[in-house]
Amino acid sequence: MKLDDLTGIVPLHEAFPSDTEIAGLSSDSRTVQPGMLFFALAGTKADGADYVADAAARGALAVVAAIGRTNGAVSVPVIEVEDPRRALALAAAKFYGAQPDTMVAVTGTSGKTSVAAFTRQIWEHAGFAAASIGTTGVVAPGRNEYGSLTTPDPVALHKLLAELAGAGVTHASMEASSHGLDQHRLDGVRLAAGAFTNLGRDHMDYHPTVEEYHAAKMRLFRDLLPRGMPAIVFADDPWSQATIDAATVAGIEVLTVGRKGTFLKLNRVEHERAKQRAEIVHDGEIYEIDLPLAGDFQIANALVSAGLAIATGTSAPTVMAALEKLKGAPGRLDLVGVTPAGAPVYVDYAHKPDALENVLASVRPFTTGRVVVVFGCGGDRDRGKRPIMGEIATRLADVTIVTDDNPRTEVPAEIRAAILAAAPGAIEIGDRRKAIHEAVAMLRAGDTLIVAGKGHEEGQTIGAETFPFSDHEEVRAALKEVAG
Ligand SMILES: CC(=O)N[C@H]1[C@@H](OP(=O)(O)OP(=O)(O)OC[C@H]2O[C@@H](n3ccc(=O)[nH]c3=O)[C@H](O)[C@@H]2O)O[C@H](CO)[C@@H](O)[C@@H]1O[C@H](C)C(=O)N[C@@H](C)C(=O)N[C@H](CCC(=O)O)C(=O)O
Ligand SMILES: Nc1ncnc2c1ncn2[C@@H]1O[C@H](COP(=O)(O)OP(=O)(O)OP(=O)(O)O)[C@@H](O)[C@H]1O
Ligand SMILES: N[C@H](CCC[C@H](N)C(=O)O)C(=O)O
Ligand SMILES: [Mg+2]
Repeated sequence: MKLDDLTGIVPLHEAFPSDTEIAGLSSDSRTVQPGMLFFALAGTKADGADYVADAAARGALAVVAAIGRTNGAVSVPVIEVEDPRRALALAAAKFYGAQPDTMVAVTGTSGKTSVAAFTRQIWEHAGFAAASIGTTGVVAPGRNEYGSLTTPDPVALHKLLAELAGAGVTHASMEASSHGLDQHRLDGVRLAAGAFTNLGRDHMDYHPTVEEYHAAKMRLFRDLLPRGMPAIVFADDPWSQATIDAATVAGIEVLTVGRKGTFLKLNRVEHERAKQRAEIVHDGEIYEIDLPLAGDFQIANALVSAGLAIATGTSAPTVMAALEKLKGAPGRLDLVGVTPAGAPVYVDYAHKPDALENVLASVRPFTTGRVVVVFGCGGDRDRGKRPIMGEIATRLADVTIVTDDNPRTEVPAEIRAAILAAAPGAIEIGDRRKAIHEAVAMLRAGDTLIVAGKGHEEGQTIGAETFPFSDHEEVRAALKEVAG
């Protein structure tokens, strides 16, 4: 790509002719190669401006930085822009070029991974080559890769989108995390629709207030989705109205789904253990759907996904038929097995208050005995949620076992103590393996066990090290033990 292909994003600099070739883009000096543009970004831990010399030493062509940021003394030309993060995202979109034709993004505190996965499955059912991108990685025809960030950084994201488009993928759904939105990671994505699931307490270590957290999510409608495009909004959340208002002000076409929804109206739900029957009205037609998933919240996720698919052109009858075939995203109320007495054991990714509340409430209707929960809270993350989750667990479960979940650099016992302070009667078993084994061993007929917090994760991070660990594997091993 030539420098003048970035007109309007990165201004031309007198040091360069407009046909100067750019070898690539990077915001991490450690990955700079000769001829690349280095974007100096101010971050939470470091400031890219401090790594300009490193980038220059590795052959950076020029540095793109915020106005006045680099303070001279730089051996390569500095191109100043208002907002380097946004410039990086738009430049990455230009540099890599192709994107799947129909792209949608979903935001919300909970349900993003599930909605991204369901939307992909609906499109697959309709016969499209479809992909999903998010917390559990990238899934596309012939491709299933574990990911690290929910919303990848712009360079990785646009490289991926170009690869997907090149491989013939026409439809892609992605998660828009609040970090991703706040850091302009998706600013260059050409979106055909957006969606909102719900808002609860999350990432309070990053966003100063819940209003600012909501505002970060609203960037999806305010700044990213072109005017007049559709936003699917789950209508039954306390933050639904504020979301509808924000999207309406931004000139977005708001389509609501849920009991209070008008685009897809949920009339009635009947629960069974592993499935639920829903009556949904769309455009005057009534559809009776057997959703093969447990949990009230999965109805919400299915409706949001169905809304996205219909709003981007898939016919309603095709979408409704696809709902009957949905598979849960890995580690989302995932039934791993049952004990010899018939007690089911689920692995679930609930690691925030609302998610824990939802998952515990949703197994209660089919639990005739006790609801048992094993969970912990991550270290180096929002400390405020610990007692809140302790309270929720002891209120909604009959047996609460507090254990470790990625203590990272914190003292694990202190994290557990913060949960236990609001969890009278809870049992403390720090070692997660032991906690899972003891929980499975105590199950009787009619009980349900939820192992919450890690879902699809495959490691336990203690200090700076991540040890292989899988809730699925531990549950399977424990079930084998009791089967004996
Ligand atoms: C807090 C946060 O979101 N951090 C993300 C952010 O980093 P940052 O900009 O704050 O980076 P920084 O470490 O302060 O460094 C500043 C700049 O100096 C550069 N640098 C640094 C060192 C060096 O030697 N040379 C150099 O150039 C860095 O590359 C960076 O550009 O931008 C980076 C590139 O996009 C991300 O990798 C990084 O994610 C970290 C690893 C992270 O843990 N993020 C989590 C919290 C996150 O984003 N989570 C969300 C939501 C999860 C969910 O709820 O689903 C997600 O989307 O995954
Ligand atoms: N619509 C929903 N409402 C409330 N809770 C939900 C909903 N969907 C999922 N959950 C709960 O949240 C957990 C995470 O779900 P999912 O991975 O789909 O959400 P997410 O928004 O991608 O979360 P994260 O930001 O952690 O990646 C699930 O395991 C379940 O406990
Ligand atoms: N994307 C989230 C995942 C948290 C999962 C939980 N297992 C934990 O470690 O707190 C984060 O990194 O904050
Ligand atoms: Mg996710």
